[in-house]
Amino acid sequence: MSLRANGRATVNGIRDDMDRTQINGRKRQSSPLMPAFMVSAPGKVIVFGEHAVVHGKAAIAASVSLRSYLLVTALSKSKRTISLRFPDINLTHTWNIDDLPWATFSAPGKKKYYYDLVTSLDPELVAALKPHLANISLEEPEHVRKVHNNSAFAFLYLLLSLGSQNFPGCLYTLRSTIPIAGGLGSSASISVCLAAALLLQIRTLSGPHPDQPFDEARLQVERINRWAFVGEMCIHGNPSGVDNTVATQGKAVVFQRSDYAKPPKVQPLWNFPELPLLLVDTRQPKSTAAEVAKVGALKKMHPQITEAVLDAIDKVSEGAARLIAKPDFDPEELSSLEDLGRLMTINHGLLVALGVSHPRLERIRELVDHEGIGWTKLTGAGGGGCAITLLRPDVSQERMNKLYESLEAENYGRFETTLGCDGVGVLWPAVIKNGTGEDDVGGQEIDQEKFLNAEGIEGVEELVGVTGEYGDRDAWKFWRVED
Ligand SMILES: Nc1ncnc2c1ncn2[C@@H]1O[C@H](COP(=O)(O)OP(=O)(O)OP(=O)(O)O)[C@@H](O)[C@H]1O
Ligand SMILES: C[C@@](O)(CCO)CC(=O)[O-]
Repeated sequence: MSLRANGRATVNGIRDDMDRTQINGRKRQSSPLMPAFMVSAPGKVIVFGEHAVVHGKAAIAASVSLRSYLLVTALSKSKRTISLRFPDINLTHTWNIDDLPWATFSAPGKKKYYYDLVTSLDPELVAALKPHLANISLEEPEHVRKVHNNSAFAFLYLLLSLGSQNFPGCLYTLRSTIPIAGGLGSSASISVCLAAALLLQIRTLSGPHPDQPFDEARLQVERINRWAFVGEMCIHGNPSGVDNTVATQGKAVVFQRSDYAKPPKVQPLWNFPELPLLLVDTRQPKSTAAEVAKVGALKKMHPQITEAVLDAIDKVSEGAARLIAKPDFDPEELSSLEDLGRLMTINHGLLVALGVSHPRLERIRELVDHEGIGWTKLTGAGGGGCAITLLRPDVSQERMNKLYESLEAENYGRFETTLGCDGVGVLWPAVIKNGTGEDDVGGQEIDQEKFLNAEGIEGVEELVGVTGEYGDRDAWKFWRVED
Protein backbone atom coordinates (compact mmCIF):
# COMPACT_ATOMS: atom_id res chain seq x y z
CA MET A 1 0.00 0.00 0.00
CA SER A 2 1.27 3.46 -0.77
CA LEU A 3 -0.38 6.70 0.35
CA ARG A 4 0.96 10.20 0.01
CA ALA A 5 0.57 12.84 2.69
CA ASN A 6 2.62 16.01 3.07
CA GLY A 7 4.67 14.82 0.13
CA ARG A 8 6.03 11.69 1.89
CA ALA A 9 5.47 8.15 0.79
CA THR A 10 4.53 5.57 3.37
CA VAL A 11 4.32 1.82 3.16
CA ASN A 12 2.29 -0.30 5.55
CA GLY A 13 1.21 2.66 7.64
CA ILE A 14 4.13 4.07 9.55
CA ARG A 15 6.74 1.45 8.90
CA ASP A 16 8.64 3.23 6.17
CA ASP A 17 9.33 6.24 8.39
CA MET A 18 9.99 4.27 11.49
CA ASP A 19 12.19 1.56 10.01
CA ARG A 20 14.93 4.05 9.44
CA THR A 21 14.83 5.02 13.09
CA GLN A 22 17.48 3.81 15.49
CA ILE A 23 15.63 2.72 18.57
CA ASN A 24 18.48 1.64 20.79
CA GLY A 25 19.12 5.02 22.27
CA ARG A 26 20.58 6.60 19.13
CA LYS A 27 18.44 9.14 17.33
CA ARG A 28 18.45 10.35 13.77
CA GLN A 29 20.75 13.25 12.98
CA SER A 30 18.17 15.45 11.31
CA SER A 31 14.42 15.05 11.68
CA PRO A 32 12.24 16.37 8.90
CA LEU A 33 8.77 17.63 9.81
CA MET A 34 6.56 14.68 10.75
CA PRO A 35 3.29 14.28 8.87
CA ALA A 36 0.16 14.86 10.91
CA PHE A 37 -0.75 11.56 12.54
CA MET A 38 -3.35 10.19 14.92
CA VAL A 39 -3.44 7.72 17.77
CA SER A 40 -6.49 6.15 19.36
CA ALA A 41 -7.18 4.07 22.46
CA PRO A 42 -10.34 2.43 23.83
CA GLY A 43 -12.17 2.85 27.09
CA LYS A 44 -12.83 -0.13 29.34
CA VAL A 45 -15.32 -1.90 31.50
CA ILE A 46 -14.20 -3.48 34.76
CA VAL A 47 -16.15 -6.71 34.89
CA PHE A 48 -14.84 -7.76 38.34
CA GLY A 49 -12.53 -6.37 41.00
CA GLU A 50 -12.53 -2.54 40.85
CA HIS A 51 -11.16 -0.86 44.00
CA ALA A 52 -9.81 -4.20 45.29
CA VAL A 53 -7.29 -3.96 42.43
CA VAL A 54 -5.88 -0.73 43.92
CA HIS A 55 -5.06 -2.80 47.04
CA GLY A 56 -3.17 -5.56 45.24
CA LYS A 57 -6.06 -7.88 44.38
CA ALA A 58 -7.00 -9.27 40.96
CA ALA A 59 -9.42 -7.60 38.54
CA ILE A 60 -10.91 -8.56 35.18
CA ALA A 61 -11.30 -5.75 32.66
CA ALA A 62 -12.25 -5.61 28.98
CA SER A 63 -11.79 -2.86 26.41
CA VAL A 64 -14.90 -1.31 24.85
CA SER A 65 -15.58 0.10 21.41
CA LEU A 66 -15.82 3.69 22.71
CA ARG A 67 -12.48 5.44 22.00
CA SER A 68 -10.36 8.58 22.26
CA TYR A 69 -8.66 10.02 19.17
CA LEU A 70 -5.65 12.34 19.29
CA LEU A 71 -4.45 14.26 16.23
CA VAL A 72 -0.86 15.50 16.33
CA THR A 73 0.04 18.25 13.88
CA ALA A 74 3.60 19.59 13.64
CA LEU A 75 4.04 23.35 13.25
CA SER A 76 6.62 24.99 11.01
CA LYS A 77 10.12 24.90 12.51
CA SER A 78 10.06 28.60 13.48
CA LYS A 79 6.92 28.16 15.68
CA ARG A 80 8.16 27.31 19.18
CA THR A 81 4.80 26.59 20.83
CA ILE A 82 2.85 23.58 22.02
CA SER A 83 -0.94 23.85 22.01
CA LEU A 84 -3.66 21.63 23.45
CA ARG A 85 -7.13 21.68 21.93
CA PHE A 86 -9.34 19.40 24.03
CA PRO A 87 -12.88 20.46 23.02
CA ASP A 88 -14.68 17.75 25.06
CA ILE A 89 -13.68 19.62 28.20
CA ASN A 90 -13.46 23.01 26.48
CA LEU A 91 -9.73 23.36 27.05
CA THR A 92 -7.47 25.39 24.78
CA HIS A 93 -4.00 26.30 25.99
CA THR A 94 -0.61 27.19 24.51
CA TRP A 95 2.86 27.13 26.08
CA ASN A 96 6.12 28.51 24.72
CA ILE A 97 8.40 25.51 24.46
CA ASP A 98 11.42 27.47 25.67
CA ASP A 99 9.61 28.62 28.85
CA LEU A 100 9.01 25.06 30.09
CA PRO A 101 11.21 23.64 32.91
CA TRP A 102 13.31 21.30 30.74
CA ALA A 103 16.39 21.77 32.90
CA THR A 104 14.60 20.49 36.02
CA PHE A 105 13.37 17.39 34.20
CA SER A 106 16.79 16.60 32.72
CA ALA A 107 18.83 17.28 35.87
CA PRO A 108 21.01 14.40 37.12
CA GLY A 109 18.89 11.92 39.04
CA LYS A 110 15.70 13.32 37.52
CA LYS A 111 16.03 12.39 33.85
CA LYS A 112 13.82 9.52 32.79
CA TYR A 113 14.04 7.53 29.58
CA TYR A 114 11.37 6.05 27.34
CA TYR A 115 12.10 2.54 28.64
CA ASP A 116 11.97 3.45 32.37
CA LEU A 117 9.34 2.15 34.79
CA VAL A 118 8.03 5.17 36.73
CA THR A 119 5.87 4.19 39.69
CA SER A 120 5.45 7.53 41.45
CA LEU A 121 5.42 11.20 40.51
CA ASP A 122 8.48 13.18 41.56
CA PRO A 123 7.34 16.01 43.90
CA GLU A 124 10.08 18.35 42.62
CA LEU A 125 9.01 17.82 39.03
CA VAL A 126 5.37 18.29 40.00
CA ALA A 127 6.32 21.57 41.72
CA ALA A 128 8.26 22.71 38.63
CA LEU A 129 5.11 22.28 36.52
CA LYS A 130 2.83 24.21 38.91
CA PRO A 131 3.57 27.71 37.49
CA HIS A 132 2.88 26.40 33.98
CA LEU A 133 -0.52 25.08 35.02
CA ALA A 134 -1.48 28.04 37.19
CA ASN A 135 -2.73 30.31 34.40
CA ILE A 136 -4.85 27.76 32.55
CA SER A 137 -8.53 28.70 32.08
CA LEU A 138 -8.45 31.41 34.76
CA GLU A 139 -11.91 32.61 33.72
CA GLU A 140 -13.52 29.20 34.44
CA PRO A 141 -15.09 28.09 37.75
CA GLU A 142 -12.93 26.02 40.11
CA HIS A 143 -14.42 22.60 39.23
CA VAL A 144 -13.82 23.17 35.49
CA ARG A 145 -10.27 24.40 36.14
CA LYS A 146 -9.59 21.22 38.08
CA VAL A 147 -10.57 19.08 35.07
CA HIS A 148 -8.47 21.26 32.72
CA ASN A 149 -5.53 21.15 35.10
CA ASN A 150 -5.60 17.37 35.41
CA SER A 151 -5.48 16.82 31.65
CA ALA A 152 -2.84 19.51 31.08
CA PHE A 153 -0.77 18.18 34.00
CA ALA A 154 -0.76 14.66 32.53
CA PHE A 155 0.29 16.05 29.15
CA LEU A 156 3.07 18.30 30.51
CA TYR A 157 4.51 15.65 32.83
CA LEU A 158 4.76 13.22 29.92
CA LEU A 159 6.07 15.83 27.48
CA LEU A 160 8.83 17.01 29.81
CA SER A 161 9.77 13.48 30.87
CA LEU A 162 10.00 12.12 27.34
CA GLY A 163 10.86 15.19 25.24
CA SER A 164 13.72 17.65 25.28
CA GLN A 165 14.09 21.37 24.72
CA ASN A 166 14.46 20.90 20.94
CA PHE A 167 10.99 19.36 20.78
CA PRO A 168 9.13 20.63 17.69
CA GLY A 169 6.17 23.01 17.91
CA CYS A 170 2.92 21.00 17.76
CA LEU A 171 -0.83 21.04 18.06
CA TYR A 172 -2.49 18.24 20.03
CA THR A 173 -6.21 17.93 19.29
CA LEU A 174 -8.15 15.34 21.24
CA ARG A 175 -11.71 14.10 20.93
CA SER A 176 -13.26 11.16 22.70
CA THR A 177 -16.44 9.13 22.41
CA ILE A 178 -16.07 7.91 26.03
CA PRO A 179 -18.19 9.69 28.66
CA ILE A 180 -15.89 11.66 30.96
CA ALA A 181 -15.75 10.52 34.58
CA GLY A 182 -18.33 7.81 33.83
CA GLY A 183 -16.30 4.83 35.04
CA LEU A 184 -15.38 3.75 31.50
CA GLY A 185 -11.71 4.69 31.65
CA SER A 186 -11.75 8.06 29.85
CA SER A 187 -8.62 9.22 31.68
CA ALA A 188 -6.71 6.01 30.91
CA SER A 189 -7.72 6.21 27.27
CA ILE A 190 -6.43 9.79 26.88
CA SER A 191 -3.26 8.91 28.87
CA VAL A 192 -2.57 6.06 26.45
CA CYS A 193 -3.07 8.40 23.48
CA LEU A 194 -0.73 11.03 24.94
CA ALA A 195 1.96 8.48 25.84
CA ALA A 196 1.79 6.76 22.44
CA ALA A 197 1.90 10.07 20.53
CA LEU A 198 4.92 11.38 22.44
CA LEU A 199 6.81 8.07 22.17
CA LEU A 200 6.15 8.10 18.42
CA GLN A 201 7.31 11.71 18.18
CA ILE A 202 10.62 10.97 19.91
CA ARG A 203 10.98 8.04 17.50
CA THR A 204 11.24 5.31 20.07
CA LEU A 205 8.53 3.06 18.61
CA SER A 206 9.05 1.15 15.39
CA GLY A 207 5.55 0.00 14.68
CA PRO A 208 2.96 -1.16 14.45
CA HIS A 209 3.52 -3.04 11.22
CA PRO A 210 2.00 -6.29 9.99
CA ASP A 211 5.08 -8.53 10.06
CA GLN A 212 6.33 -7.28 13.43
CA PRO A 213 7.31 -10.13 15.76
CA PHE A 214 4.96 -10.52 18.76
CA ASP A 215 7.78 -9.93 21.24
CA GLU A 216 8.71 -6.61 19.64
CA ALA A 217 5.04 -5.54 19.55
CA ARG A 218 4.66 -6.51 23.21
CA LEU A 219 7.71 -4.48 24.21
CA GLN A 220 6.36 -1.40 22.47
CA VAL A 221 2.92 -1.78 23.99
CA GLU A 222 4.56 -2.22 27.39
CA ARG A 223 6.47 1.07 26.94
CA ILE A 224 3.30 2.93 26.01
CA ASN A 225 1.54 1.37 28.97
CA ARG A 226 4.25 2.40 31.45
CA TRP A 227 4.01 6.04 30.41
CA ALA A 228 0.21 5.94 30.25
CA PHE A 229 0.33 4.86 33.90
CA VAL A 230 2.27 8.08 34.63
CA GLY A 231 -0.53 10.07 32.93
CA GLU A 232 -3.06 8.21 35.09
CA MET A 233 -1.10 9.08 38.24
CA CYS A 234 -1.35 12.76 37.24
CA ILE A 235 -5.11 12.55 36.67
CA HIS A 236 -6.32 10.35 39.46
CA GLY A 237 -3.62 10.07 42.05
CA ASN A 238 -3.47 6.42 43.01
CA PRO A 239 -4.28 4.25 39.99
CA SER A 240 -3.81 0.48 39.97
CA GLY A 241 -2.87 0.52 36.29
CA VAL A 242 -5.65 -1.83 35.18
CA ASP A 243 -7.40 0.83 33.07
CA ASN A 244 -4.32 1.93 31.12
CA THR A 245 -3.23 -1.70 30.67
CA VAL A 246 -6.47 -2.77 29.03
CA ALA A 247 -6.70 0.49 27.04
CA THR A 248 -3.18 -0.10 25.66
CA GLN A 249 -3.35 -3.82 25.05
CA GLY A 250 -7.02 -4.08 24.14
CA LYS A 251 -9.13 -7.28 24.40
CA ALA A 252 -9.49 -8.33 28.07
CA VAL A 253 -7.11 -9.02 30.94
CA VAL A 254 -6.83 -10.41 34.43
CA PHE A 255 -4.69 -7.80 36.16
CA GLN A 256 -2.93 -7.74 39.53
CA ARG A 257 -0.31 -5.40 40.96
CA SER A 258 0.80 -6.69 44.35
CA ASP A 259 4.04 -4.68 44.46
CA TYR A 260 3.86 -1.14 43.06
CA ALA A 261 7.63 -1.04 42.52
CA LYS A 262 7.33 -3.87 40.01
CA PRO A 263 5.35 -4.29 36.79
CA PRO A 264 1.90 -5.84 37.33
CA LYS A 265 0.92 -9.41 36.54
CA VAL A 266 -1.18 -9.28 33.39
CA GLN A 267 -2.86 -12.34 31.97
CA PRO A 268 -4.46 -11.56 28.60
CA LEU A 269 -7.83 -13.16 27.91
CA TRP A 270 -7.72 -13.40 24.13
CA ASN A 271 -10.90 -15.46 24.00
CA PHE A 272 -12.97 -13.34 26.33
CA PRO A 273 -16.56 -14.51 25.80
CA GLU A 274 -19.05 -12.29 24.01
CA LEU A 275 -21.15 -11.58 27.08
CA PRO A 276 -24.65 -10.19 26.59
CA LEU A 277 -24.07 -6.96 28.53
CA LEU A 278 -26.14 -3.83 28.90
CA LEU A 279 -24.17 -0.72 29.85
CA VAL A 280 -26.19 1.95 31.64
CA ASP A 281 -24.94 5.44 32.48
CA THR A 282 -26.30 7.12 35.62
CA ARG A 283 -25.29 10.48 34.11
CA GLN A 284 -24.04 11.20 37.59
CA PRO A 285 -20.40 12.27 37.20
CA LYS A 286 -18.00 11.12 39.91
CA SER A 287 -14.36 11.51 40.72
CA THR A 288 -12.26 8.35 40.57
CA ALA A 289 -9.70 10.00 42.84
CA ALA A 290 -12.39 10.71 45.48
CA GLU A 291 -13.89 7.19 45.35
CA VAL A 292 -10.44 5.57 45.60
CA ALA A 293 -9.60 7.86 48.52
CA LYS A 294 -12.90 6.88 50.24
CA VAL A 295 -11.89 3.21 50.25
CA GLY A 296 -8.41 4.17 51.46
CA ALA A 297 -9.97 6.09 54.37
CA LEU A 298 -12.28 3.14 55.23
CA LYS A 299 -9.26 0.84 55.28
CA LYS A 300 -7.54 3.14 57.77
CA MET A 301 -10.65 3.28 59.98
CA HIS A 302 -11.51 -0.44 59.80
CA PRO A 303 -8.40 -2.25 58.51
CA GLN A 304 -9.51 -5.81 59.22
CA ILE A 305 -13.08 -5.47 57.98
CA THR A 306 -12.02 -3.63 54.82
CA GLU A 307 -9.27 -6.15 54.11
CA ALA A 308 -11.81 -8.95 54.50
CA VAL A 309 -14.14 -7.28 51.97
CA LEU A 310 -11.25 -6.72 49.54
CA ASP A 311 -10.20 -10.35 49.96
CA ALA A 312 -13.74 -11.48 49.23
CA ILE A 313 -13.72 -9.39 46.02
CA ASP A 314 -10.41 -11.04 45.10
CA LYS A 315 -12.01 -14.48 45.50
CA VAL A 316 -14.94 -13.39 43.33
CA SER A 317 -12.59 -12.19 40.56
CA GLU A 318 -10.54 -15.39 40.72
CA GLY A 319 -13.73 -17.46 40.60
CA ALA A 320 -15.00 -15.51 37.60
CA ALA A 321 -11.68 -15.91 35.74
CA ARG A 322 -11.81 -19.66 36.37
CA LEU A 323 -15.44 -19.84 35.28
CA ILE A 324 -15.01 -18.09 31.92
CA ALA A 325 -11.88 -20.13 31.18
CA LYS A 326 -13.82 -23.41 31.51
CA PRO A 327 -14.29 -25.17 28.16
CA ASP A 328 -17.99 -25.61 28.87
CA PHE A 329 -18.63 -21.92 29.67
CA ASP A 330 -21.20 -20.82 27.09
CA PRO A 331 -22.27 -17.14 27.06
CA GLU A 332 -25.54 -18.17 25.41
CA GLU A 333 -26.49 -20.76 28.04
CA LEU A 334 -28.59 -19.82 31.06
CA SER A 335 -26.61 -21.99 33.49
CA SER A 336 -23.26 -20.36 32.57
CA LEU A 337 -24.77 -16.88 32.78
CA GLU A 338 -26.42 -17.66 36.12
CA ASP A 339 -23.05 -18.71 37.58
CA LEU A 340 -21.33 -15.56 36.33
CA GLY A 341 -24.29 -13.34 37.24
CA ARG A 342 -24.26 -14.62 40.82
CA LEU A 343 -20.63 -13.53 41.10
CA MET A 344 -21.54 -10.11 39.70
CA THR A 345 -24.27 -9.71 42.31
CA ILE A 346 -21.82 -10.62 45.10
CA ASN A 347 -19.18 -8.24 43.71
CA HIS A 348 -21.69 -5.39 43.65
CA GLY A 349 -22.78 -6.11 47.21
CA LEU A 350 -19.17 -5.95 48.37
CA LEU A 351 -18.70 -2.62 46.55
CA VAL A 352 -21.79 -1.32 48.35
CA ALA A 353 -20.14 -2.41 51.61
CA LEU A 354 -17.08 -0.35 50.65
CA GLY A 355 -19.36 2.67 50.26
CA VAL A 356 -18.79 3.33 46.56
CA SER A 357 -22.29 2.84 45.19
CA HIS A 358 -24.79 5.64 44.62
CA PRO A 359 -28.61 5.80 44.83
CA ARG A 360 -28.80 6.10 41.03
CA LEU A 361 -26.76 2.91 40.67
CA GLU A 362 -29.02 1.12 43.15
CA ARG A 363 -32.03 2.31 41.17
CA ILE A 364 -30.69 0.59 38.02
CA ARG A 365 -30.48 -2.62 40.01
CA GLU A 366 -34.01 -2.17 41.24
CA LEU A 367 -35.37 -1.63 37.72
CA VAL A 368 -33.44 -4.59 36.27
CA ASP A 369 -34.32 -6.90 39.17
CA HIS A 370 -37.97 -5.87 39.03
CA GLU A 371 -38.19 -6.98 35.39
CA GLY A 372 -36.10 -10.12 36.10
CA ILE A 373 -33.74 -9.15 33.31
CA GLY A 374 -30.31 -10.10 34.63
CA TRP A 375 -27.52 -9.40 37.12
CA THR A 376 -26.18 -5.90 37.75
CA LYS A 377 -23.04 -4.38 39.23
CA LEU A 378 -21.46 -0.96 39.17
CA THR A 379 -18.38 -0.71 37.00
CA GLY A 380 -15.30 1.46 37.49
CA ALA A 381 -14.94 3.75 40.46
CA GLY A 382 -18.67 3.96 41.36
CA GLY A 383 -20.13 6.96 43.19
CA GLY A 384 -22.14 7.46 39.97
CA GLY A 385 -20.80 6.55 36.55
CA CYS A 386 -21.99 3.34 34.90
CA ALA A 387 -23.46 -0.06 35.73
CA ILE A 388 -23.26 -3.27 33.73
CA THR A 389 -26.08 -5.78 33.52
CA LEU A 390 -25.45 -9.32 32.35
CA LEU A 391 -28.65 -10.16 30.47
CA ARG A 392 -30.52 -13.44 30.85
CA PRO A 393 -30.84 -15.21 27.50
CA ASP A 394 -34.60 -15.71 27.79
CA VAL A 395 -35.80 -12.11 28.29
CA SER A 396 -38.61 -11.00 25.96
CA GLN A 397 -38.23 -7.86 23.87
CA GLU A 398 -41.32 -6.55 25.62
CA ARG A 399 -39.64 -6.64 29.02
CA MET A 400 -36.46 -5.12 27.59
CA ASN A 401 -38.51 -2.28 26.06
CA LYS A 402 -40.20 -1.68 29.40
CA LEU A 403 -36.80 -1.40 31.07
CA TYR A 404 -35.52 0.97 28.35
CA GLU A 405 -38.60 3.17 28.81
CA SER A 406 -38.12 3.36 32.58
CA LEU A 407 -34.42 4.14 32.16
CA GLU A 408 -35.18 6.88 29.68
CA ALA A 409 -37.91 8.35 31.86
CA GLU A 410 -35.45 8.57 34.76
CA ASN A 411 -32.70 10.18 32.64
CA TYR A 412 -30.37 7.21 32.36
CA GLY A 413 -28.21 6.75 29.26
CA ARG A 414 -27.47 3.49 27.46
CA PHE A 415 -24.41 2.48 25.47
CA GLU A 416 -24.36 0.05 22.60
CA THR A 417 -20.79 -1.17 22.76
CA THR A 418 -18.77 -4.27 22.05
CA LEU A 419 -16.30 -5.71 24.56
CA GLY A 420 -12.79 -6.95 23.78
CA CYS A 421 -11.77 -4.43 21.10
CA ASP A 422 -8.38 -3.42 19.73
CA GLY A 423 -6.05 -1.49 22.01
CA VAL A 424 -3.89 1.47 21.05
CA GLY A 425 -3.80 2.18 17.32
CA VAL A 426 -1.93 4.54 14.99
CA LEU A 427 -3.07 6.32 11.83
CA TRP A 428 0.17 7.40 10.17
CA PRO A 429 -0.13 9.70 8.32
CA ALA A 430 -3.55 11.10 9.27
CA VAL A 431 -5.22 9.98 6.08
CA ILE A 432 -8.44 7.98 6.00
CA LYS A 433 -9.27 5.83 3.02
CA ASN A 434 -12.91 4.84 2.83
CA GLY A 435 -13.04 3.24 -0.58
CA THR A 436 -15.47 5.85 -1.90
CA GLY A 437 -14.94 7.71 -5.19
CA GLU A 438 -13.21 10.68 -3.57
CA ASP A 439 -10.91 8.42 -1.63
CA ASP A 440 -9.83 6.22 -4.50
CA VAL A 441 -7.11 8.74 -5.33
CA GLY A 442 -5.42 8.36 -1.99
CA GLY A 443 -7.72 9.11 0.87
CA GLN A 444 -8.88 12.07 2.86
CA GLU A 445 -6.27 13.98 4.84
CA ILE A 446 -7.46 14.75 8.39
CA ASP A 447 -6.54 18.24 9.54
CA GLN A 448 -7.37 20.03 12.76
CA GLU A 449 -10.30 21.91 11.25
CA LYS A 450 -12.01 18.79 9.89
CA PHE A 451 -11.42 16.98 13.17
CA LEU A 452 -12.80 19.83 15.28
CA ASN A 453 -15.78 20.31 12.98
CA ALA A 454 -16.88 16.66 13.09
CA GLU A 455 -20.30 16.74 14.74
CA GLY A 456 -20.67 14.84 17.97
CA ILE A 457 -19.66 11.25 18.58
CA GLU A 458 -21.14 10.07 15.26
CA GLY A 459 -19.21 12.76 13.37
CA VAL A 460 -15.91 11.76 15.00
CA GLU A 461 -16.54 8.08 14.31
CA GLU A 462 -17.54 8.78 10.72
CA LEU A 463 -14.45 10.92 10.09
CA VAL A 464 -11.71 8.96 11.86
CA GLY A 465 -13.28 5.96 13.62
CA VAL A 466 -11.19 2.78 13.68
CA THR A 467 -14.24 1.04 12.28
CA GLY A 468 -16.30 2.92 9.74
CA GLU A 469 -19.37 2.54 7.63
CA TYR A 470 -17.32 0.28 5.35
CA GLY A 471 -16.05 -1.99 8.11
CA ASP A 472 -12.58 -1.88 9.66
CA ARG A 473 -10.45 0.98 8.43
CA ASP A 474 -7.26 -0.59 7.21
CA ALA A 475 -5.26 2.60 7.57
CA TRP A 476 -5.44 2.26 11.38
CA LYS A 477 -2.65 -0.05 12.56
CA PHE A 478 -2.54 -1.94 15.85
CA TRP A 479 0.33 -3.62 17.62
CA ARG A 480 -0.39 -7.34 17.43
CA VAL A 481 0.59 -8.75 20.79
CA GLU A 482 -1.49 -11.88 20.55
CA ASP A 483 0.26 -15.20 19.93
N1 LIG B 1 -12.08 13.69 26.30
C1 LIG B 1 -11.28 14.20 27.22
N2 LIG B 1 -10.60 15.35 26.98
C2 LIG B 1 -9.79 15.85 27.92
N3 LIG B 1 -9.60 15.33 29.14
C3 LIG B 1 -10.25 14.20 29.44
C4 LIG B 1 -11.11 13.57 28.49
N4 LIG B 1 -11.60 12.45 29.04
C5 LIG B 1 -11.08 12.37 30.30
N5 LIG B 1 -10.28 13.42 30.55
C6 LIG B 1 -9.55 13.67 31.82
O1 LIG B 1 -9.80 12.56 32.68
C7 LIG B 1 -10.54 12.98 33.86
C8 LIG B 1 -11.59 11.94 34.22
O2 LIG B 1 -10.93 10.85 34.79
P1 LIG B 1 -11.56 9.89 35.90
O3 LIG B 1 -10.51 8.88 36.21
O4 LIG B 1 -12.15 10.69 37.02
O5 LIG B 1 -12.79 9.23 35.15
P2 LIG B 1 -12.85 8.02 34.15
O6 LIG B 1 -11.47 7.69 33.68
O7 LIG B 1 -13.82 8.35 33.09
O8 LIG B 1 -13.47 6.88 35.04
P3 LIG B 1 -12.79 5.55 35.72
O9 LIG B 1 -11.40 5.94 36.16
O10 LIG B 1 -13.68 5.21 36.87
O11 LIG B 1 -12.83 4.51 34.66
C9 LIG B 1 -11.16 14.31 33.45
O12 LIG B 1 -11.36 15.13 34.61
C10 LIG B 1 -10.11 14.89 32.52
O13 LIG B 1 -9.05 15.49 33.27
C1 LIG C 1 -11.60 2.22 41.06
C2 LIG C 1 -10.51 1.64 40.17
O1 LIG C 1 -10.21 0.32 40.65
C3 LIG C 1 -11.00 1.44 38.75
C4 LIG C 1 -11.35 2.71 38.02
O2 LIG C 1 -11.70 2.39 36.69
C5 LIG C 1 -9.28 2.50 40.25
C6 LIG C 1 -8.04 1.86 39.64
O3 LIG C 1 -7.97 0.66 39.49
O4 LIG C 1 -7.11 2.63 39.33
